[in-house]
Amino acid sequence: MATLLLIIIFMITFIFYKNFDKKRKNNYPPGPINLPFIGGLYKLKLGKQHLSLDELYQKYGKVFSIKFGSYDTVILNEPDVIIEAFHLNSTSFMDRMILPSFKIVGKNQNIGFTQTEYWKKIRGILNVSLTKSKTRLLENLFNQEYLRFDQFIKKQLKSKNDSMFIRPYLKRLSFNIIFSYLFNETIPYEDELIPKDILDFIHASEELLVVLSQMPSDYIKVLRPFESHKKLNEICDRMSKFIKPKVDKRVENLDEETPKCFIDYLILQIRSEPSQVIKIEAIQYICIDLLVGGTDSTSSALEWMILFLSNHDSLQEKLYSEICKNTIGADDIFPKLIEKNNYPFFNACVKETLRKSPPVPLGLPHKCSEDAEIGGYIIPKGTQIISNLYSASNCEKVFTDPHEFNPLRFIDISNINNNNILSFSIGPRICPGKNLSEDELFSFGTKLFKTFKFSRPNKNQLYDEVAVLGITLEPKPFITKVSLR
Ligand code: HEM
Repeated sequence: MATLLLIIIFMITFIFYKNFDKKRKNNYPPGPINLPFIGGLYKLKLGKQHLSLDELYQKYGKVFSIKFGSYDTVILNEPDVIIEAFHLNSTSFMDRMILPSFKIVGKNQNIGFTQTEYWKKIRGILNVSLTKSKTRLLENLFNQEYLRFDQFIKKQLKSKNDSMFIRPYLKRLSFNIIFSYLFNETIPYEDELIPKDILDFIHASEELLVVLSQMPSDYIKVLRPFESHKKLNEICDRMSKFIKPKVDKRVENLDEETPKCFIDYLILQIRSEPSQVIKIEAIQYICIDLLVGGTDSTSSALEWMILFLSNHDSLQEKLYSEICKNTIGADDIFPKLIEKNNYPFFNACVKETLRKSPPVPLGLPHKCSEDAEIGGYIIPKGTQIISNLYSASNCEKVFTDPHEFNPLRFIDISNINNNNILSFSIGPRICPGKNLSEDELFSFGTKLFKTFKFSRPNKNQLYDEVAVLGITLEPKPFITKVSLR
């Protein structure tokens, strides 16, 4: 028995090194030793995967390889190689790596977890619907939602509750934008007033991201026979139970002449699509894409901005002066989206926040659809590609003192690397919510910092700026002291 075991171990090791050597000779990118079954996953620390990959980047360079379980994976770590792959060679790199759990979530019908012709069609429909609905709805929607948020925070301040964990309220603000954008509905800020079915949907969407990020059988194929996906299926059912009736209602009551929300535009766009490849049924999966993709990412950026500007009080004052200078008059005059260019310092703060703490630090996995060459290395067809946006935007070759929060780096026009911010990725697969999210950050950020001052309860202690990878790249939970300007 022991001999048999030894022979098996020897054979596995032999096959593994044979493959390893063959690839190296073919100019495959370098990387750490991969073990049988788990590959190089032992190198990634849970909750700190971005930091583990950053360490490997420092050791192996801007293009390195590692196996995620059975999947050959290449990690791109600097802006130039990400641009080279996703933008300059986009036809070879636009496909998504579809893992087993992605199929359960997207049912081969959503945006994030589909590819080739279906994805091109659905992404086209999404882009048109976003543009058509956006111009009519956005600014009003932001103003109304901010007002509700503002009233809630002021109520907290009146009840002498000026030190708060602001994350849940920022999440609700961001959720409400997508929710009303999709369905013309919003939820209250008070926990006890939120209807149970919506609360359950929110919890399910948070659980979804956690479960997806911790699904070993996605990569380790030998575990698949033992994986029932019970939890994932249950989460998807809970989400669908909430979304589907809402979509059905909009389909039934649609007034084609006066579409009222994004879903109405989406229905019209799908109906007008001559090939009829996309079915109305796909709308519920698109909604889940947008609600899940659009809530925590944007709220995490706002939360980071509050944290950084509380650690850098003088920058917060500079920001406040810029907003006041541009909105002289009444207290309740707020910047409009078309005036964005009048706020160079504010825009620089947003860019710097997204640079230093990209909310989706490792993007979503792509797949190389044909043999290609990136950064001088050969990447074989079928390889999984991860864009390490965290390392790319904290890269010393591109940004001086990258770990310092310094918005001024984006004001200095002599800095030729100003545009290398890839937090939303790049190429055809670029985040479709980029414009919406940037508008949201401008609209809410300027209003928030005009109305409130954020500070640290303990003046002698700075907030920890090291990020943890939870649902998004989040700060460690912190209490902020809020006062009225
Ligand atoms: C600060 C906010 C946000 C950041 C940093 C962010 C970042 C990203 C990144 C890095 C990707 C992966 C792109 C790739 O595969 O190369 C992505 C994809 C995606 N994002 Fe966002 N996102 C944000 C907000 C939003 C919003 C507001 C929405 C919805 C309205 C959204 C919906 C999506 C969807 C549906 C995808 C999948 C796209 C596809 O596969 O074609 N995101 N996002």
